[in-house]
Amino acid sequence: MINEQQVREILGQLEDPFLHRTLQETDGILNVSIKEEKNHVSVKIAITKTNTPEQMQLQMKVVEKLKEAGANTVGIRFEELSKEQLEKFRGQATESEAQDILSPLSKVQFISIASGKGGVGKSTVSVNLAVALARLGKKVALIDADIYGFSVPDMMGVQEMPVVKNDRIYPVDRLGVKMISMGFFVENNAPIVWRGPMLGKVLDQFFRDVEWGDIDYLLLDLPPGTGDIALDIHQMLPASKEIVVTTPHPTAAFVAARAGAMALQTDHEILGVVENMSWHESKTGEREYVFGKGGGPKLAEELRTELLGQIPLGQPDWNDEDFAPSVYAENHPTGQLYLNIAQNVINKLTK
Ligand SMILES: Nc1ncnc2c1ncn2[C@@H]1O[C@H](COP(=O)(O)OP(=O)(O)OP(=O)(O)O)[C@@H](O)[C@H]1O
Repeated sequence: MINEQQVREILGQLEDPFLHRTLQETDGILNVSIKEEKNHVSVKIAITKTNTPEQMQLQMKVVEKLKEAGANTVGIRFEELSKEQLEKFRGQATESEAQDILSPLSKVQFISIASGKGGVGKSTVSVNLAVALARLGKKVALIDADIYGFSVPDMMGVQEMPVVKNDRIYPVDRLGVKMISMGFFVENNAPIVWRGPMLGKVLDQFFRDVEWGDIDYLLLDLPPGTGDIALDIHQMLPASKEIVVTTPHPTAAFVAARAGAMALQTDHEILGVVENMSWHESKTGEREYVFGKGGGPKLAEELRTELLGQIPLGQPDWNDEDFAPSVYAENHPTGQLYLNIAQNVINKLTK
């Protein structure tokens, strides 16, 4: 007959698969109860991330170890470690853990930018939000993961390729943003690998091989839509906050709601909605609602989140040599709107 003390000792030696610290160190054994007449042990365990393959592996190990020690049957419930507990370990992270942006101990905040369909301005919003966050003094990186069409380098006016040295990829620094496009590393758009487990490996490797340095925010321009590839990418991202971009037409917002639903389904918290192409301002200052009206607020309501901002139609008017075709200058009215959105995002993330 196994007793509670023995169960705690056995489980205490197993590791949280994400933190690589023992369950004893993480205080991850929340509850142990034993039904003596049936020799049944039930335990409640906290780990960094539930509903994952890693949880399954740990589950099998727990059952194996407890049965070896004499339990007849084992019941396990998992829950996630609290934010406070994670924060505590973040303070104790080793240098290599803190630099591994995929480690739960990394301080890097992932922000994914998604849309229900193509052409609504997701990449434009990603680029301008990244630049605005940098203008507000944040250390920002941007990954162009829109594998249907890599547009970020052109939008930012990037001419050069990233440097690869000693198997490390050094991002291009542009307008204060460290930028990498997956398109830099793809020949003929090779779409085959962009599926399922292969995609997971590519993304994982990609995240680890880039020399990010010290960053606060990592923005990801996701593929548009709610198809298989978008879903695959969602599932492979580490804990990420998500911004959904829509145009103001109610039908567009309806399609964007599906992207929001996918974010929630993959456990990504929605940070808010950006409505793009909201209106066209005439020379006399009147607003024309060329693409309809109301989509952004409606979507925000539906996703129970906030409308982070509305961006009107209009081109950035860069005319100097340092040309970034899709980036609004800081003193452009739309540049100011992006600063507001960026401030809004910072406030929400530091709450
Ligand atoms: N507010 C705006 N005013 C005028 N043009 C805009 C605005 N936002 C985006 N555009 C233009 O609309 C086109 C589509 O934008 P963008 O590439 O950002 O969309 P997307 O949603 O990322 O599309 P995809 O995912 O298909 O690449 C681009 O030519 C872009 O310059």
